[in-house]
Amino acid sequence: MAGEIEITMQPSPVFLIMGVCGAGKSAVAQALAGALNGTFLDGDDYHLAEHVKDMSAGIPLNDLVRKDWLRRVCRAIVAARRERDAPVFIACSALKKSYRDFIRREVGPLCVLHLAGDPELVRERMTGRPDHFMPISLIESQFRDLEPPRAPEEGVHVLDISPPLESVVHEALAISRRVVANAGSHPHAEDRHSVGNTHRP
Ligand SMILES: Nc1ncnc2c1ncn2[C@@H]1O[C@H](COP(=O)(O)OP(=O)(O)OP(=O)(O)O)[C@@H](O)[C@H]1O
Ligand SMILES: O=C(O)[C@H](O)[C@@H](O)[C@H](O)[C@H](O)CO
Repeated sequence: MAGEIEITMQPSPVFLIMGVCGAGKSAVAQALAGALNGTFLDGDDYHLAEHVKDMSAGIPLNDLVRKDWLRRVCRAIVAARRERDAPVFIACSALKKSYRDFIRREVGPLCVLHLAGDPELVRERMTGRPDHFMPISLIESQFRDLEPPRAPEEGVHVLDISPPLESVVHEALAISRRVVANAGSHPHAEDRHSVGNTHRP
């Protein structure tokens, strides 16, 4: 019936914690999800075994492989939001702008937290976690591929990773809390033929 209003709540926000290997994406995303009762997803869980094998052998992923991987990552984000109405924190390198735009097309707007540091620091951090599949030899190609997000790209925040993890998380938390509060306070009212709350990815 014309004139009825459907209140469509904003879907819960998606935080893309991005950056090169060893920048601290998993550690930060996990801490944020824990503090904000969100869902933590690790992009590394969606690589095919053969590509993990390639990376372990020092072979960087190409655009085609990454596109396929990002498709799986996006499916996981959509599924997580369906399962639980809570912010999603995805740790995912998303090095190029086209990769981030692909994710936006699939899941909607993102709050991007770029964990930024220099290759020397990243090397140091990676040396401190020897059991990970990603070899130090791939740092160079990660920086080569990195297109740091900057205006006019939307929803971008850059965090310096040189302070201790607690400080980086503290700063990321302040940003995330604002985004979560903002998302919760802006329901859309749309002209629809039914009344109800819809939570849609
Ligand atoms: N700010 C920090 N200060 C000190 N150590 C940190 C900091 N951030 C992360 N680390 C440590 O650095 C290492 C790399 O972090 P983490 O595995 O979270 O990075 P990542 O970006 O998820 O890496 P990858 O994408 O390669 O899986 C870990 O041992 C982590 O505990
Ligand atoms: O985009 C890429 O090149 C890869 O996905 C890597 O960045 C890994 O996922 C990861 O960061 C492992 O260290």
